Amino acid sequence: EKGSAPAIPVDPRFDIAYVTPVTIGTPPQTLYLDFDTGSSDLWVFSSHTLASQVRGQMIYSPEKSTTAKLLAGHTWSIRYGDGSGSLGNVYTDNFTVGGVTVTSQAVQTAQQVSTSFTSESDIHGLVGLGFSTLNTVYPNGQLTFFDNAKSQLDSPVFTADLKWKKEGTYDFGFIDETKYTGEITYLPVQTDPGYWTFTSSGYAVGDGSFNQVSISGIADTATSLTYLPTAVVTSYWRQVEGAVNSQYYGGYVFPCSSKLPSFTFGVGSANITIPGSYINYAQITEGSPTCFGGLQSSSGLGINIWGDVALKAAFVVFNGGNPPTIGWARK
Ligand SMILES: CC[C@H](C)[C@H](NC(=O)[C@@H](NC[C@H](O)[C@@H](N)CC(C)C)C(C)C)C(=O)N[C@@H](Cc1ccccc1)C(=O)OC
Repeated sequence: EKGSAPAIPVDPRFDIAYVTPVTIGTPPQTLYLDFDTGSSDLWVFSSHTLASQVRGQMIYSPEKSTTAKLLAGHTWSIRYGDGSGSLGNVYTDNFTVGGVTVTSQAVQTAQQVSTSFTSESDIHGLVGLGFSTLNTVYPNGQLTFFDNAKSQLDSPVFTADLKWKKEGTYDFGFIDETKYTGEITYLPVQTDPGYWTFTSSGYAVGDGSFNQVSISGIADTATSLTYLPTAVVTSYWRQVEGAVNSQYYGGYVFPCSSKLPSFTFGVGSANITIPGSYINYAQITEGSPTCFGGLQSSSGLGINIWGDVALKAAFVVFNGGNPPTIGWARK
């Protein structure tokens, strides 16, 4: 079995996130969810979510699904690195994405969500694609959609082909050779504590020399920007006239008229180049001549994150085989 589903940018002006249509229950209820390799909970806005915290999102109503079953006595509560979070109850129900159906997927219904989720009406929940060890359901952790679907997929993989301000795809169970150029370079994955953690072999700024340095970080499809060590980020923004690390804006800002250098990162003996245009993330406010950078320091996070700004420059294979590996190809 294999499937393919679109990854639709939430805001055409800048790629805050990407959502993918899924159906849950019988008869099928359609929601648009944010597929997140940086966490492992599948949670949705629901008929249980506090009305004051719902603002236009589509919701899942288990009481309208003949195949929904309450997972009695189970709750969940999650906190993300950006400080956002949500919590609630758990059902199992039929879950389909791109034609791949899992019949008793744990679907976590939100009772409460934090303000950043309420304010993003185009994101109706998340599908965690990290390792199931990170799942927050208590007392028994639940499996991700990918872990449940793996045995029925032609190959135990999913791929991310995210695009800059355009619709990309998530594929399940197969690798589409038409989506990349050259070879895929596979790297080992550290699965503890449960992210897709890999080590990059270094970086270059623009057409500058390559700096051989190991950078351990996670591939996170639901983090908009890319957060790397301060030394790396400083050497990048030093090349941009007028760039400053603003306490006020919480990161590097620069004149929107700047022509940004590209950023190349090593994957084994190969490399991926992020075009400078991807690193011009957004104006700090509508119409401002000052823009916010898509490459920021990870020093406050305690973890390096290869988020959408990096992922959309590549074709990425999340191989759930034994052992798991992560594959990178140019496109
Ligand atoms: C189970 C919790 C999941 C796995 C959570 N994952 C994350 O926060 C990772 N992914 C973050 C998500 O991709 C987030 N950007 C989704 C959007 C829609 C809110 C970060 C680290 C890149 C996490 O690690 N939370 C930390 C909190 C944290 C993380 C990083 C820095 C600071 C604080 C925690 O609570 O771990 C138990």
